[in-house]
Amino acid sequence: MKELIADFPVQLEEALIIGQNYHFLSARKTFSNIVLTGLGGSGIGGSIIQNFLGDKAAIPFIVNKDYTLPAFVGENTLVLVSSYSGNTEETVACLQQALKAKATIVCVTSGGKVAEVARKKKVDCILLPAGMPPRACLGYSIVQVLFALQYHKLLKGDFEKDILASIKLLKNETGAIQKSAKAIAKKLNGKIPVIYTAPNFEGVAVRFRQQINENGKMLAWHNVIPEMNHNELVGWRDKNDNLGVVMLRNESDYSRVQMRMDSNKKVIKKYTSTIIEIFSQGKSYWEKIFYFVHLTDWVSVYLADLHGVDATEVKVIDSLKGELNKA
Ligand SMILES: O=P(O)(O)OC[C@H]1O[C@](O)(CO)[C@@H](O)[C@@H]1O
Repeated sequence: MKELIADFPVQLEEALIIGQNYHFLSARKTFSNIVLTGLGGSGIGGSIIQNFLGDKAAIPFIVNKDYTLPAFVGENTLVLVSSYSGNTEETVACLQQALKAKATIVCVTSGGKVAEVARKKKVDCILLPAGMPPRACLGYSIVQVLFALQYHKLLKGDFEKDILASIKLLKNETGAIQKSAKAIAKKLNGKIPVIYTAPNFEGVAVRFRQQINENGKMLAWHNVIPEMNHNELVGWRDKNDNLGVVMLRNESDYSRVQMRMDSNKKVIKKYTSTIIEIFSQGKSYWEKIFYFVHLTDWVSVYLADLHGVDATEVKVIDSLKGELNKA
């Protein structure tokens, strides 16, 4: 897993080449809505893109992590099917429903049933290099979805320029990122991480939580500010040093969100000795996102080391899939 994380900037470079060389089959049209369907490491890119579009979205962008698509999916929907293996049953079921609904479909996968169905039905399918754990391929999947949105004229601005700047940032900061990830992992070792961030960075907080789960084999939770100021904050009432708070912050966060984070810190400090603030680097949204993703991915594998576990294996998920296959 460490090699794959170390190669993340190279993955982003390769992802740009894959997208630039892909020739879309689907006709451009005016869509009423967009649905990205995908689970875990293949769904989280959708959540991050949903955050990115945020208040700029001209039409609804929905992220679906289930066996069924929303009832509104139809001929005027763009359905983005994201499954690295191409065999995740929930995602395959949604691909079938999208076909039935006559939606425009773009698949992003390395093969499996998704690629097979896409080939048969002659729908767009951007193929990724195979043989890696899906969660290690977030760079590939995010970039291909951005290319699909750009092709269908659903994206403003030059995202490729921002991805190139992100690659440069990650390459320049590699040493510093690993050093600070090690220090953060040491502080979180033996604790339950609690991740807080602003709403437009929730995807990256979820990604961090999922990486702590799958790589570190640990539980963690996340919430966003301001929402958690209306409920969860009240739960900070008893001293609990088993909790380690990580705040993912940006100098560009909305000013009142920044004020809330500073005030929240004062409250939480009374109940746990571990509060870690991480400020993003870079100018564009994508630089900030990829900085956080890369840094927190490193934290998750260092946590695995400290926890004495193999970051790559997910035997419990494999055995669950085995059980479901028998049924
Ligand atoms: O990208 P895929 O192959 O659809 O997998 C989605 C998710 O399912 C898992 O393989 C576990 O079932 C995760 O590791 C992964 O993030």
